[in-house]
Amino acid sequence: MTDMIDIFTTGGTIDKVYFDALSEFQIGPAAIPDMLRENNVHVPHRVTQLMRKDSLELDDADREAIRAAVAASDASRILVTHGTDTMVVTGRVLAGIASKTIVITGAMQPASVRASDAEFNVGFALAAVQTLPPGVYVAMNGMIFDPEKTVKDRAGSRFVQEG
Ligand SMILES: NC(=O)C[C@H](N)C(=O)O
Repeated sequence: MTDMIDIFTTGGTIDKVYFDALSEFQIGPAAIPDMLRENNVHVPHRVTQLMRKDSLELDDADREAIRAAVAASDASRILVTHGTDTMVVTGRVLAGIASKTIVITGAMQPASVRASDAEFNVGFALAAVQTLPPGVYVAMNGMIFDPEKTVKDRAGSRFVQEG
């Protein structure tokens, strides 16, 4: 239960912050370090920001870079924060990395806004990564999904298991 958790951040809405002068949201520094500190989380972990991209902009090379970072980690428990639109695609690319529990999470609303699901999802994913057996999982909105059989339901702001 006290294994080191390697956390990789890739961007997505969870890390978006509002730039008033630009009247738009852009991806800022990873939200997770402040979140864990403010919530008094003392689970051994380290955070690496791999990229700052909306997941709609991630290409094959980005996904290979995420896979390489996860595969190279000496930790057996890996948490990836990621945009929701393509987290199942990245989940499929991460399949087959042996002996690691890999949990991907994100948020429908930026961690920087009040009515965000970010803290709930990160807390849930942190529990999932410490308890699930090796494999790749999407942990969102209180549910664990198999990326191979899951789609994002945009209209419903949720993930849905297929089949
Ligand atoms: N909620 C989100 O994260 C959606 C965003 N377009 C992304 O996939 O990066």
